Amino acid sequence: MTPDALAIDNVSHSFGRVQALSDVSLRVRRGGFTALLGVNGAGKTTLFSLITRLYDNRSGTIRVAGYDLRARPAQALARLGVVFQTRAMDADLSVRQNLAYHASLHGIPARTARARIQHVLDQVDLTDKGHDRVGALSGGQQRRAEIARALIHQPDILLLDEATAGLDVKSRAEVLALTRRLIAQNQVSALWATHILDEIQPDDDLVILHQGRVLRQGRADGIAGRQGLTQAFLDLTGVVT
Ligand SMILES: Nc1ncnc2c1ncn2[C@@H]1O[C@H](COP(=O)(O)OP(=O)(O)OP(=O)(O)O)[C@@H](O)[C@H]1O
Repeated sequence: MTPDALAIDNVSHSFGRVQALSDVSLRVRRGGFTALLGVNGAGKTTLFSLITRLYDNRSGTIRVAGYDLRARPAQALARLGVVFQTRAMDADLSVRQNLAYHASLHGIPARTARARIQHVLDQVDLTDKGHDRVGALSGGQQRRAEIARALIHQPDILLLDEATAGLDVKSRAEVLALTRRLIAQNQVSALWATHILDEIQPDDDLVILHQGRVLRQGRADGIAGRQGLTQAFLDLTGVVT
């Protein structure tokens, strides 16, 4: 059986006395789009920091494409592409220079890298922007360049932490549509962390995280029921985004 793109079981994490995550378990199907919905402080960034090994995971298990993050960190991290909330590209360099740098970090030979760079630029609709300075791109184009960077080593799963933060409505829609298109084309799977209910579609897999706990997990329309997602979210958490 093909392993899930991401399988998290019974993961907890605390910062001193602050319990940021409590016994979190979730799945991202291979080729699936999973929305991780939670208000500020729900624990999304902490979870991403554990998956990317910025923080050491001391309880439970995290598997990326079947590789246990603790037992086989190099293999697990090689299957992971990450789009952080903060910018990961050098604004003074061109998009291509940034991508070449990240390709070399992943040990991709220069010749292979050149073909890959063209491919990922095409994937994110930045075919003609490769020689532009990152700092000269619009906010939405910069986000798409970040996605290209995350795709350069051909990961199984993308983690996107509030990837539309700070973008205008049009750019937000473009970044989300691009991510969904990559999934539809079977290029990758995605865990999409957000606090924006409008970004979730009825047939998405949805995980509702609140105060460090998974409150619900399943298809969004199943969780929404007849009352709709906003009301369901309010009933579950006691807050509205
Ligand atoms: N480095 C830290 N030290 C202490 N507490 C922290 C630290 N990082 C996060 N926390 C706390 O852990 C909890 C989860 O925070 P986290 O940043 O993971 O939530 P989030 O859902 O990503 O929110 P946001 O969208 O604001 O980033 C919060 O109570 C937060 O205050």
